[in-house]
Amino acid sequence: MSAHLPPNHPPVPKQKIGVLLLNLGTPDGTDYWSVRRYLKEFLSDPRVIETPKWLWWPILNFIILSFRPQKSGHAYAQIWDKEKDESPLRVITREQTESLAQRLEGEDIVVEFAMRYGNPSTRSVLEKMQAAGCQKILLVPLYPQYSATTTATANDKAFEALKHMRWQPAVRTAPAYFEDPDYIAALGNSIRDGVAKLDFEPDVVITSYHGMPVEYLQKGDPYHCQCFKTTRLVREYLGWDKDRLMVTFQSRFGPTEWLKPYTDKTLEALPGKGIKKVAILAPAFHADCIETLEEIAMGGKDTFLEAGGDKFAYIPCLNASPGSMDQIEAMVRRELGGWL
Ligand SMILES: C=CC1=C(C)c2cc3[nH]c(cc4nc(cc5[nH]c(cc1n2)c(C)c5CCC(=O)O)C(CCC(=O)O)=C4C)c(C)c3C=C
Ligand SMILES: [Fe+2]
Ligand SMILES: [Fe+2]
Repeated sequence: MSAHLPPNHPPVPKQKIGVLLLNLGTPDGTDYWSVRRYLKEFLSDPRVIETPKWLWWPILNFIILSFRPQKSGHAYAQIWDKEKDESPLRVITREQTESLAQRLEGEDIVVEFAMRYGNPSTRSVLEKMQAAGCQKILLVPLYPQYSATTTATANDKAFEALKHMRWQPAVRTAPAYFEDPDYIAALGNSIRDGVAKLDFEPDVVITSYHGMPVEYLQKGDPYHCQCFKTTRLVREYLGWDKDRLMVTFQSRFGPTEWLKPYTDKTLEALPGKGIKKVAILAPAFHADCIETLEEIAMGGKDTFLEAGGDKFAYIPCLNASPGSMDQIEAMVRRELGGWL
C-alpha cells in the first residue's frame, strides 16, 4: 500500500473488517483496590444506576465503596482462575474470541473483545482495531436479552470512543439474540445434556436471569419480556411441561423492588412445596462469572440445601462450548451480511 504514497503521507493499513465482542467487565484482581476501581466505574454508570447524581455520589463513595469491594473481593477470590490469575469472565470471553477468530480465519477479519468497565477497555481496543485497518466494525454485545443496563451502555461506550477518532470506521451493532433459534437450540441442548449427566432427575429446572429494578421495566426496558420469551422458546424446543422450567431473577442490589420471582427466595421456598431436587442455569449470561459461579452455584446451593432441598445442580453457561460458538459464528456471519 505505502509504496504508492507520496512522501510524508501517513501509512495506510490494508482494509479489514472488525468484529468486537463486548462484555460487562470484571476486576483485574481480587484485592480491595482492584475491585473498588471496577465497582466505581460500573456503579457510576447512569445507565445502571438511575438515581440522581447528587444523591448517588455520596452513597456510592462514602458507603458502598467503603464496604462492598472487600465483600466482593472475597467472592471473586472463591472463583478466581488461579492458573491464569484472571477472573473467569475474562478468561471465557477470551476463549470465545479466539475460537471465533479461528472459525473466521482467512476472511481478513480481525476479532477482538473489550469490556464496558475495566480492561481491556472498549476505547483502547477500538483504537487498536482502527489502527490495524478495520474500516468496518461489527459490535456484538454478548447479552442474549437486551437491556439498557448492559447492551445499550456497551454500545454507548463504543460510540463514545468513535468521537475521538479522526478516521472513524463504519459501525454496526448486532441485535439481542434472545429468540434466535440457534441460541434457543444451544440453550435447550445444554439443558438436556446437563440434566442427562446428573445422578438424579430434577423436579424442576430453574432459568435464573440477572435481575433489575422493576422501575426500569416500567420505564420501557424490554429485558423482562425477553427473558420470559427465551424460557418459553426453550421449553417448547425441549417439549417440556410449563411447570418443569421456571423463571426467576437473581443478583438483587440495593433496597428497591427488583424483578420477581427472586431466585434466592424461590430456592428457599421450593423444598417446603415438596420440590427437593433442582437444576439451575443462568441464560442471561453468555459466560460464567461471579454472579453464576459464586452467587448461584455456591450460594444458591447452600440456600436450597439449608431450606431442606436434597439435590442441587448448576448447569454452566454456554461459554465457548461448540454449540455456543456455532451460534455466535452464525450470528456474526449473518450480521456481517453485505460486508463479507
Ligand atoms: C445495580 C444494578 C445492576 C443492574 C441493573 C445489573 C444488570 C445486569 N447485569 C448483568 C450482568 C452482570 N452483572 C455482573 C455483576 C454485577 N452487577 C451489578 C449490578 C447490576 N447489574 C453489580 C453491583 C455487580 C458486581 C458484583 C459484585 O461485585 O458484587 C456481572 C459479573 C461480572 C464479573 O466480574 O464476574 C455480569 C456478567 C446483566 C446481564 C444485567 C441485565 C439486567
Ligand atoms: Fe449485573
Ligand atoms: Fe414483560
